[in-house]
Amino acid sequence: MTEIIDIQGIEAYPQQLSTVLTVAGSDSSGGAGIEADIKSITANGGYALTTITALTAQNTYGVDGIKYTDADTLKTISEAIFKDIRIDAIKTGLLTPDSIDVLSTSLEKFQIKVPLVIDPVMISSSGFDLTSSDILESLIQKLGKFCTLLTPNYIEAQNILKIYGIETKKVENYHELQKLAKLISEKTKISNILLKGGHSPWDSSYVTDILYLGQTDEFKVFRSNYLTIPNTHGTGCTLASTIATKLAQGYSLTKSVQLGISYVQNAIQSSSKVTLFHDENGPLNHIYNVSKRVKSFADYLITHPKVAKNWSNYINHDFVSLLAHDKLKPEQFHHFVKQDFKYLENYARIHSIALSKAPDFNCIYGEVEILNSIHTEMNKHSSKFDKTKIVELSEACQNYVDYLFKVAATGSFLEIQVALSPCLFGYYYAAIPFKTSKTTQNDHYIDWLDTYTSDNFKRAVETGKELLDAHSKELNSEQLNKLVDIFNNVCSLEEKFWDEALQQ
Ligand SMILES: Nc1ncnc2c1ncn2[C@@H]1O[C@H](COP(=O)(O)OP(=O)(O)OP(=O)(O)O)[C@@H](O)[C@H]1O
Ligand SMILES: Cc1ncc(CO)c(N)n1
Repeated sequence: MTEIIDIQGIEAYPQQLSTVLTVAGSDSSGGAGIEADIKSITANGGYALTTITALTAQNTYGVDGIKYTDADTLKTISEAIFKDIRIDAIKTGLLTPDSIDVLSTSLEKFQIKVPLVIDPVMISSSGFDLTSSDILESLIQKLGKFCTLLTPNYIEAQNILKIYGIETKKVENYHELQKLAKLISEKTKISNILLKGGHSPWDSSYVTDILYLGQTDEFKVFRSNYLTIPNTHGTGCTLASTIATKLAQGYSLTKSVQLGISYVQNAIQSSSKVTLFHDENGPLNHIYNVSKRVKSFADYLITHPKVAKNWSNYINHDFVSLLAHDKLKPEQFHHFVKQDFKYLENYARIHSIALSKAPDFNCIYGEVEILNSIHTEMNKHSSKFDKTKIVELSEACQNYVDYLFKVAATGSFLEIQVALSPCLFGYYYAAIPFKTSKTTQNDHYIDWLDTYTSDNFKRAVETGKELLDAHSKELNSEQLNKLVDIFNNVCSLEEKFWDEALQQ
């Protein structure tokens, strides 16, 4: 028997990929080195190429063995890459004398003038020496002139300065770190230095990363919360690769560093245990942002563990199945429609507040379209009850509207959109199961179901999802949590709105 299976629904569009070459060692445990680099470059939307300088037998306890790639193999790899593939940025990690020679020769020979991020890897997070001071010296000498950014941690910074006969005393605050960063820049002649504070000894609540920009003699101090999660194996590799990817994509150095730090923080925050026996030095979750991209942000919210229960109670509410099967009492529907009419009036007001905070004209125009469709929906409702009688807001309606106004008063454009979205998405999801299975003969009920299962409404839901996607890029975990809470609260208010109708 032969079965032909059609593959349908190609949803991907061609994208411009920026290429990033990583010259680094492999970490068999997948958390650091080449493995971390490929994951970080990929998760940040780049195309990763590799030159593997060494194979390490490594896990979260440490490095058990190491085998270096020989010079001939490195040369062949380098030629194969540079004579064929466009390289937009380069990142280096664990380097050997041979790999330093081959890379510097290739950069000269192929006239490569792209951003180069050098992570001067010396020891792994678990303390194993991966590189000697001699190699560090040769790296600075031979690759320094190509280097866009050098990213030492505090210990590597001390070792770099030792090369120049400078002993550093223990730093007590970030001003002293700034001095160190500038000194490294002066001594190495590498203009830009990112002195990483993952291991800053003086502060347990903050991580301070210092970017020194030699050309303008400027400092950018990035401060983030110190995360007590022990999964930080490979943070340095992850950060340098992400910065290289962002540079390849055309971001400024400062912005690339900011995005890199934010990516590392989120990857730590979203990590989980993969080891068998202990909790220390585990890997990051490099793909936390990949799943977000595949799913829409709306689906992220809907399926979030905090939200799932309220969302399910809302969209599976009895109100809709009773309506679809003609078991909803007229007074229940009547109460609902009157209150929903009042709700929509306020819903329009909240959209107008969103409009006033819209970040660009597209959003302003989008809001105008939404306001128009709310008007159409209100007209439909008004044919179903006597509009001449004054309607007071019921308790459920008032609570819901109060909450929306509260979010709108101080919230960002995105926060307001998130607060407004359960109403849009939920009615579609709630009504769609009854599109074809409804048994009601009641014209009002049929009209109600038709409205929320129509192609028009489906398109509005899709547009709403796209709008959330467009405005939810690069959120930190605090912002994300806030949005999840808002979405969750509104799902619960929606549920109560229908509860109240059924109590009539
Ligand atoms: N516990 C943490 N909390 C918050 N951010 C962290 C933490 N650990 C590391 N980071 C972030 O990761 C970046 C790089 O980490 P770190 O300074 O440890 O680099 P590294 O020592 O080169 O890394 P590696 O552990 O891979 O050798 C830091 O600058 C910081 O932004
Ligand atoms: C292969 C390799 N490169 C870099 C690091 C630094 O974390 C590591 N642990 N392993």
